[in-house]
Amino acid sequence: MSLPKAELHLHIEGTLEPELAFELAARNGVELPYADTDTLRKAYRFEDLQSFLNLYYELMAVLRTERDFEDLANAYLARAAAQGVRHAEIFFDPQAHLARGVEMGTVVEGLGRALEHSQAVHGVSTQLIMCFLRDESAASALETLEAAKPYLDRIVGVGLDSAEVGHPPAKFREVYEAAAAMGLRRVAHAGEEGPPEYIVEALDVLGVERIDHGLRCMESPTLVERLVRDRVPLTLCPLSNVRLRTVDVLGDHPLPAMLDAGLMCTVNSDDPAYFGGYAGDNFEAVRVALGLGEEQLRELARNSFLASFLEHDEGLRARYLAEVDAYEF
Ligand SMILES: Nc1ncnc2[nH]cnc12
Ligand SMILES: [Zn+2]
Repeated sequence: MSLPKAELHLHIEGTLEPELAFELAARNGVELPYADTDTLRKAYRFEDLQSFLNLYYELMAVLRTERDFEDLANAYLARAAAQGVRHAEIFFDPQAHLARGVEMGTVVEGLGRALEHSQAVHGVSTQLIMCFLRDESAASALETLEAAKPYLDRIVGVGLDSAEVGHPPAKFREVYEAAAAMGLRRVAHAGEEGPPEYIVEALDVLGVERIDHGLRCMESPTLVERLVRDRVPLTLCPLSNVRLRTVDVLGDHPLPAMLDAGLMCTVNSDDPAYFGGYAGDNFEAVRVALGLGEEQLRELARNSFLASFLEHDEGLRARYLAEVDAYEF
């Protein structure tokens, strides 16, 4: 669906399509344990978040040079633009690369090469959000923030991702305090597989401005009341939820109930190469499976721009919002 939208929950490493994975593997002399792209695609059947993360981290082995990260980002931006994405706030996972001997500079400079021309080439404005892996230590997150210091002019904020259960947000209090002191915006995955209490902790202890996923807030009426009152944006990823079995089928997704409750929902793709669709595909899927009407879809698109970190260019935000209002379905 080409409705203009901002994508606020997108892991750039999760945009690695099998074809590009094999191309980069050949270019870098990396052996992949899959015969071809069809065999690899067959591995895209997940039991839960962890079973996906295992493949997600394994395939990152093909990303080695600045050019690899540039090609990855350009491929995503072209696909996103074709699906109505006007603005993308892009997550990356530096620890997963540092652990393989790929330096912070390689990742940020490589992504930066694509991002700096994105508005001109793809018509998509962009920001970068650096995520900490919550199943790594708090000390490692602090080291990662330190390693990012030379690149802070390119990074708008920090996030928290990877295996959620057993890794509550409070573990990262110190690094989020340090990030805030550096002027970075704060978001965190919470309530994807983890309980509503993790959402509360992300707000109270980490001071996040948006919750990534946040699906399980629906188990706590008092939390829903708070999120509605404070207009806390939730970056939902419907196709991801089905593939990772957080919801059984898309028709059971709580998005309509969340909108009815007054929650500030947005729709995003998470790891589109793995979950069967980019941002526009997610909009189209919820339209069909959940029967969302034009005004609900427009509300989701408006929310995406209102929740985006576009404070440095309110004119651009206003232009995007006007495009949403003028869109004809
Ligand atoms: N959906 C997700 N949840 C947690 N960590 C992730 N890393 C990439 N995708 C993720
Ligand atoms: Zn995610």
